[in-house]
This record gives sequence, C-alpha cells and structure tokens, in this order.
Amino acid sequence: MSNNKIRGNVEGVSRSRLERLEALLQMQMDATLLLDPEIGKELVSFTSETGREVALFVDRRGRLIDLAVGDASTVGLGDHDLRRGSHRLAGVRCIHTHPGSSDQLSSVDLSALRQLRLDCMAVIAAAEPHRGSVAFLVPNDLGEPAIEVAGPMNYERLCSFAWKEPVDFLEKSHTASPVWTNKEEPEKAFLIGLTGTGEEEPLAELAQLAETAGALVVGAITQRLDKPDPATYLGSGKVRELSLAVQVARADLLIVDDEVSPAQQRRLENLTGARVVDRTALILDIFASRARTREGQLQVELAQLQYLLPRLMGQGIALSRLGGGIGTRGPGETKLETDRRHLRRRISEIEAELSQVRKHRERLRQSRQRFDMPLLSMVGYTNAGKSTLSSRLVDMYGPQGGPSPGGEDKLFATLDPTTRRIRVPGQFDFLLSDTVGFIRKLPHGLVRAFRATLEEIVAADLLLHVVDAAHSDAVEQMNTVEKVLSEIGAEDKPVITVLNKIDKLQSDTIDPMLVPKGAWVAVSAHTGEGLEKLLTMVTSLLPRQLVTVDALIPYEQGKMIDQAHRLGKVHCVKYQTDGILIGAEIPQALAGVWQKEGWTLTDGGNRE
Ligand SMILES: Nc1nc2c(ncn2[C@@H]2O[C@H](COP(=O)(O)OP(=O)(O)OP(=O)(O)O)[C@@H](O)[C@H]2O)c(=O)[nH]1
Ligand SMILES: [Mg+2]
Repeated sequence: MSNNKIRGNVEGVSRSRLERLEALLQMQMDATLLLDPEIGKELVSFTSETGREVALFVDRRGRLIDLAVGDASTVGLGDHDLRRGSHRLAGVRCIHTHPGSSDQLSSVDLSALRQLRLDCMAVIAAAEPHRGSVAFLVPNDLGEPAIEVAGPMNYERLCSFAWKEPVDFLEKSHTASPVWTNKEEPEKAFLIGLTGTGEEEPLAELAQLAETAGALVVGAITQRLDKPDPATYLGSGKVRELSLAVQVARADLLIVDDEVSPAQQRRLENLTGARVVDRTALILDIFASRARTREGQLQVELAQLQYLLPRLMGQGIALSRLGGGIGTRGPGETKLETDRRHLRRRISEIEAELSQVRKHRERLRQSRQRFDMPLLSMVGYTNAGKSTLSSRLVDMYGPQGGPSPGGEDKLFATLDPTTRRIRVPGQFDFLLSDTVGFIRKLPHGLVRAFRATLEEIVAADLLLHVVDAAHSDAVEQMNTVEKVLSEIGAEDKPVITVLNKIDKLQSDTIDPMLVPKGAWVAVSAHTGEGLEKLLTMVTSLLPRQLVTVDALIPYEQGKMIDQAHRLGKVHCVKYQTDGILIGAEIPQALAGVWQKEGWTLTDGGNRE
C-alpha cells in the first residue's frame, strides 16, 4: 500500500541514505515479531547518523506500511486512517527511535498510542545497546483504556516481544465496551488561563469555544499572573497541580486561553501528557469547520497554515504525530497539511486562488456602486445576534420575503458574509451584509486572512454594531469590536450601536455603561421591538450624495421611475404625452446616466 515515500523532515538527508530507508518499505517481516532485528538496526543507524527520529508503522501481517522522519518530537503519521480498520484497535503498531540513549516512552508517545488506538507503541534508543520499551492499551477496572508499559528491556527481548497477546486480550475481553467503538466520542478538554482582577468566570468563553469545537470540558485551572510564564505558561508549582488534575480528569486535550509558543506547548505536553492546543488554534479549528464557501475555506486554511508553519520549523509539536482531533482539522473535513515540504507550496497556491476571488469580489462591489445602492454592514461580537437581526429585517422588509438563514446559539455561526436587499416602504433600498463575528484575542493571522470579508465592512456606508446587551461582558465585547474595527481601518465609519436582546434584560433600563457617544437604539431581534426605530435611524443616517434633477423620461424607460423611488426621493411625477416628467433627488451615478441619455431638463446639478 505504500507509495515508497518517506514522509517528514528529510531535508538535508542524502539521497542514498533515504533510498536505504525507502527500501525497507518493500519488506515484510515475521508477523509474530514486534520488530525484525535487521530492520530495527537500519532505523537506529539512520537516527545515529542524522540525529533524527524515525517512526515505522507495521500492520498485523507484518507489512511495513509507513515510515516518517522527524525532529526529536515531530514524526508525522501520514494519511493512513488508522481508525477505520475492522479491528477494535488500529491494527497498526508504531516503532520509533529516540536519538541518544533515551529508552523510555515520552508522554507524547503514550498520548499518541491512546489517540490513534495503536496496537502498541515502542521506542528504541539509537545509542548502543539499543534498549527500548513498549506500551499497550489495556482495559482498566472500568473498562476504559489505560496504558501499560513494558521495559526498558534489551534489544533482543524487545524485538521478539509477544505483542499480539495484550492486543488479543484487549480486543476479546472488551468487545462490548463502547469506549473502544465510539469513534465520535468527544475529546476531553481541560482548560487553563490567566486571570486579571475581578473576572467572574474567566474561562467561560474558552469553555464555550471548546464546546463549539466539539470537546467535552472536564476541568479548568486559572492562575493570577500579569503575564504568562515564559517556560510553561502557568507557574511551575501550578503546572504540577495541573498535571495531576489532568490525569484525574482523564483529559486528552489541554486548551490554553492565550496563544503559546511552540516551546511552551511542548513543555506543557511533556509535563501533562495531554495534547496542547492554544486559543488561536481552537478558534481556527472552529472557523475551519464553519467555512462553507470556497473563499471562506481558503481564507481559513491559509490562516491555519500560517499558524502552523513556524511551529513545524522548530522541534515542533506533537500535532502531526497525533493524527486527528481539534487543532488538526482543515476546512471541508480535510486534514491539515503538516508536511513542511508541501506547506509553503500550498500557501502560495491558496494565495493565488484568493487573489482571483478578491478580484471577482471587487468587480461585484463596483457593479453595485454603479447605482449607489448603499451598503450596511453588521459588525459585532460573536453571538451578539447579527444573523438573527439580519434575517428578521429581511423577513420584514426583504423584497423576496420568505424565510432566511437565521442565527444560531453557537460561536461563529456565520463565517461567510451574506448580503441581502432591504426595501423600506416609502424609502430607498439598501444592502445589508451579515459578517463574521469578532472575538477577544482574535488571532492576527485570521484578521489578515479574512481581509476580503472584512473589506465588506470597510466598503460599507454605515455600520450596525450589534451588541448583546444582556451579556455580562457586554462592555468588554464592545471594546473588542471597536479595537478590531480600528485595526482594519474602519474606525471612522458612521456607526449605529444596536443594543440587542433587550427582551432578556432584567430591568427596563439600559446599563449606562453600554450607551455610546454616537447614535444608538435598543432592540430585540426576537420580539421585533425597536426595529422600526432602527430603520428610521438608518435612513436618516445613511450618507448619500443625492442630486436634484428634473427629467423627462420616455415611457418605455418607465422602470427608471421605479429606480428613482428606490434609490432616492421622488417629489413629483407627471404623465405627459411626450413622456414622464419627474422631479426627484437621486444618486449622482443615476443622474449621470439620465444626463447621458439626454433626459434631464436642467443640468443635473444640485439646485439646493
Ligand atoms: N433573547 C434573545 N436572543 C437573541 C436575540 N437575538 C439573537 N438571539 C439569540 O442569540 C444567539 C446568537 O444569535 P446569532 O444571530 O447567531 O448571532 P451572531 O451575532 O450572528 O453570531 P455569529 O455569527 O456567531 O457571530 C441565537 O441563539 C439567537 O437566537 C434577541 O433579541 N433576544
Ligand atoms: Mg451570525
């Protein structure tokens, strides 16, 4: 099944050295052995010569199905979907080398064993006499997977280790246990974060993000620190407490409330034995699962790869070894590219495709501007109610009527901007676009990657800043949104602050802290309260450059009257024998068209 390619970090390894490794992939070994001693010698000699770890994956028939080379803690696992075999375990074992004389399995090794349900995970020290250890999954009293390690032992004993016995025992004795069969079981996540003063539930939002990503939150620890510990994020004493708590809670995943460096991540992984994902990777993961349009998917994948690139450069993260789960999922249910050699190529491919998409969007925007249809953009913190409000307005005033996609009580329910037309009776039409929600500590790469989407905001004539007025952190959320707006150069746009969800407020009065300096209105997208007032405000605030014209329009161009009604204000219409006489205020661009057709009676300039 192999394509004879060695994966992972093979840069700088001589061709002949690689060919010797590749040749192994043609081999078959005695299925009863854990490892053929000759093959094992090839692996350790590779590691002693290059200083790089190598991992071999062998199936139950003794076929060598994959080989990967990596730095001390990065060995890729390839695209083999180990979880899809007919066995309860993966049906594949992993034997890998450690440079030097380290003959014990690391916590990352053990966590890979668990995550991938490997038949077993073995390590051999590259230094003579090549001692090693092997670990198996075994059922504990509760029928849950626990880990048993054999060794360290000498090389001969390791190679001939009766690996099949524990595997059979587990598969036979626990045929009924759901733990082994339920592949959709959520990852158990433990949260950590730093707190400032007086925050009531510092990790509430992180917990919501983790759940949105499909994890089950099993515990949380916070520490009051001004800034993260450079080595381990939390202080060293706290990390000891954490490591114990993670084990007790049987967490597979540790989620950090801030972005951490690759070194911090690796240390935390080694100290706790859980895979570590930071806030940025978590948000990117959610975005990846939410992106629906091609553009959205490209933007997220780009941000993910840019996040990964520097992390795969150094000694790296365990991500590529661990194969699956939160933080490793790309858009459209793909697995993220984690091979460094391919990463840069993929990044430039995406950038090229995105620039095409941007050009297309730019053309769209220009065609819209031809008649100056004003554009309103909803902005706001995630879950503020932008989509709900937008669909409510479309239901009430959209020309097509009918149901429209509403909101969801999930973070980042909306990722791709949707633009709808609103027609207010007796007023002009405008376009309303619903955009991606903002969040505290929004990953920077994401802001950059979502440039095209955010351009929609920058291009808007008026912003509706939607706020969940019933949220306990509403003020902080408003500040976050304002900060992002200024980051993308939209701070000078006219804004109406829409204090939403007033139906949920305990008292009738709005918290004065929420009342902004500029225009604002209190509404409920659910009950519809305040929406008319909002629209009145919109129509009076939309900055439009209207020019006053008198024109005589031929009858066959009667639709122009309709257009004048929709885009401007019509003062009088007279149906004469030679055409329709109209006096109106219309957008400059439309006036230009009328003038070119020779319909205007005055010079089309502004009389006022
Ligand atoms: N009680 C109440 N709930 C509301 C109101 N408006 C929205 N919601 C709820 O708030 C949740 C989030 O609404 P969405 O419209 O998805 O929020 P959003 O701002 O579009 O969120 P993202 O797309 O994730 O950024 C949903 O469960 C809505 O039903 C409101 O006026 N009152
Ligand atoms: Mg939304």
